[in-house]
Amino acid sequence: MAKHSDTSGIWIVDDDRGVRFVLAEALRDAGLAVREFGDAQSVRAALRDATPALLITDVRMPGESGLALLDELRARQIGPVIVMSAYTDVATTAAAYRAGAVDYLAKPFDLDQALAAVQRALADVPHADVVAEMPSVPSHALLGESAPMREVFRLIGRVAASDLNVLVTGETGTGKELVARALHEESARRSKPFVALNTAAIPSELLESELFGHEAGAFTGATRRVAGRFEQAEGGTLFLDEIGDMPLILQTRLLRVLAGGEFYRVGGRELIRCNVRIVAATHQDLDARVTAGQFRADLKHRLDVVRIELPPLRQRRSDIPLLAQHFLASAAQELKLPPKRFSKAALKSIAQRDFPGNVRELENLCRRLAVIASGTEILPADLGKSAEAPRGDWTDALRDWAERALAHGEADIHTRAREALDRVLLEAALVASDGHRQHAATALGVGRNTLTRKLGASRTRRKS
Ligand SMILES: Nc1ncnc2c1ncn2[C@@H]1O[C@H](COP(=O)(O)OP(=O)(O)OP(=O)(O)O)[C@@H](O)[C@H]1O
Repeated sequence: MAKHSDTSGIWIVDDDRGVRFVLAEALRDAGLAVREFGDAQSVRAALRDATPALLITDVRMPGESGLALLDELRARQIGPVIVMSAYTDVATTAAAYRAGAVDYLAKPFDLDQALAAVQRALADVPHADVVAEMPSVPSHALLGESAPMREVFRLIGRVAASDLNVLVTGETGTGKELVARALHEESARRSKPFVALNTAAIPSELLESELFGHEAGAFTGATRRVAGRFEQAEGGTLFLDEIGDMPLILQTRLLRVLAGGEFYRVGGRELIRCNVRIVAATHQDLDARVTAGQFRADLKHRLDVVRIELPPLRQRRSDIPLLAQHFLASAAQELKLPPKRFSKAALKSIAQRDFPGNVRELENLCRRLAVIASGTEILPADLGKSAEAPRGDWTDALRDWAERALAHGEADIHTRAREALDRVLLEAALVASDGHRQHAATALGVGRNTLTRKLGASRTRRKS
């Protein structure tokens, strides 16, 4: 993004440091790149090797006036320019417009008014010329300042360099995958691949080949040799998400591979040695699953060498403003939308909210706000529109599920949701009518044939 040094953001010129500071902060909060100048001379000096995408200048300053600067910019076809001044007389205003200003802000102005003027002026300016680069926040950065997150950072720092397997636990959407990536990035394996696999999203009959690959002809449809995730991650890190959902038979296979450090592809005879660090994650209580006989204790011991527990967002509310501002700015950048910022009241209200879907839910809320909130400043009323739909009904759970499945790039989301809907309704109706199909069908408002068909379909799929 070096080209930004040529056309470099928004320049603010004012001899009043206070005005400069407040305006610059507001624009930076909105994700814009800003440079500040105390007089026209220093702008002239800067113009030697850069030009502003937008200039906002005061009129009366010690030395040269803002209007003289405006003349120069117009001569060089640099613009647009917004003029601001405490002098609102017709002569000054008219002179500014005559000199080519696109807007005039009478001081004192409120920040929303200034931001709206900036947005208007930027309508034709390429987005990339004004958006602040965010080098300090790579897309996978794990953000947080709260005490629990600092503890997580400390643990990551301590164990990243070792080759120990790590188990990351925490509710859905708390950032388990980001922790896995951070462990990889901070380790000597960072130049090798980081490969993620969501065990719960892959049908159990395909999971083995997904993990270990297969040879041509290993099963119907296997037309060529395919490398599994273990091979893809060679030398690097393999992130196994939702490990608690792994079928027992595959747990046994995985355990053998972890113990021996080698495996066969499905249908293969060649023994393949592997050097992969495993980071596993689960939102379930793995110990409880071991007690219930659903998870192998010996596999748990292998994976759970170091445990990193991610606290839910409600236990680190002080991170919410930071995260929300980050998500709002990156959504605007990614979706090529005009930058927005939160009002203080809106941020406060967000920080008090419960997010059952944790950071992912907060992120989705911010993305929705970036798209649907109408002004440049997000107010508490905007939150109501997009987020305060009464919680606790089943569509919330469905939305959480869909957002999660979409985030993981899962397949056949609609079909799976419909199947789940049918199954739940059918089971509930059959239970309510003591297994009487006709009564269940009537209660659901469907025909008996439909019920029988759906029942059949749901049974067949569950068997597979
Ligand atoms: N501390 C954080 N800083 C920045 N972004 C975060 C943070 N925690 C989570 N996120 C973002 O929230 C979303 C969910 O995070 P992630 O996928 O890592 O959660 P998870 O715990 O693995 O969820 P699941 O259990 O559903 O797989 C991602 O888009 C991620 O980038």
